[in-house]
Amino acid sequence: METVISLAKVTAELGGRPVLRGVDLTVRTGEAVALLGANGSGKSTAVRAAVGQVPVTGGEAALFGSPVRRFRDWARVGYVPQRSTAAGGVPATIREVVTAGRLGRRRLRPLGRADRAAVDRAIGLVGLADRASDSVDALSGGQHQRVLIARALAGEPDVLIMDEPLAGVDLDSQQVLARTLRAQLERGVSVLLVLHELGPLQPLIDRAVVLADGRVQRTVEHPGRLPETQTACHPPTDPEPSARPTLQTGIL
Ligand SMILES: Nc1ncnc2c1ncn2[C@@H]1O[C@H](COP(=O)(O)OP(=O)(O)OP(=O)(O)O)[C@@H](O)[C@H]1O
Repeated sequence: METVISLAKVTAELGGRPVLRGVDLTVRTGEAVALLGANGSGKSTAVRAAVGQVPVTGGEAALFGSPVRRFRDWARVGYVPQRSTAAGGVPATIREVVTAGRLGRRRLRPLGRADRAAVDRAIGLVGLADRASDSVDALSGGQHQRVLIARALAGEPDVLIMDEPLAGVDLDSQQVLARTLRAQLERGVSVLLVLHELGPLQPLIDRAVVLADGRVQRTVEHPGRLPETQTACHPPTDPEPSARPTLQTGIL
């Protein structure tokens, strides 16, 4: 199985402070990996290092076997950053924003029928087909999030990297995302998600990696197959495990 995303002993600093302190993370073809951890533990920085948006001060970040600093095949990567909006101050419809996600695949050709079909498919997958001609300015926060997910899907990438895709998204939309990701995984797409809780995505996750203070605190293989007590995020010696949050339900 090809290694799609690899962080090997990655360190990174922001504002002069160490934020990643030797993070190891591997996502292989067709795997879904969740990055969990408390606020400020370094999850977003880790995924931003994986896509070359944060410089790595030690160790190595690689995509599809190439060091990120030399990686050029960005059409293979669909990235949904945290808490961004699809509206850049310029009025645009949902279809226009999602079409932008197709540009990397298109190269210098004009948009063809296959491109338009991929855009419509992506909009349909996130349940916004009836709103495709609406301005993104008129959308709620959760609907914005869905547009950004559709934009990433439209490029038919080989890996989807999503930073908190469930944030501000209602339960129905979370289920839509779970179904969408399942279909992508079945096609062999790899998925890396930053999450606060696994929620409806739990059955899809092959590996949950918990960060604490810029380090990997623990890794749980197939968290969906474990009873909740075994995925609890507390040391085994903790006298009151039931009072602590778990991977399944807790805010980590
Ligand atoms: N631009 C920045 N300049 C300085 N420090 C930063 C910057 N961005 C993030 N940090 C710090 O880096 C640490 C890790 O931040 P990061 O956003 O990676 O955490 P996170 O685990 O994704 O948190 P959350 O769950 O709140 O999104 C935090 O202490 C944060 O304050």
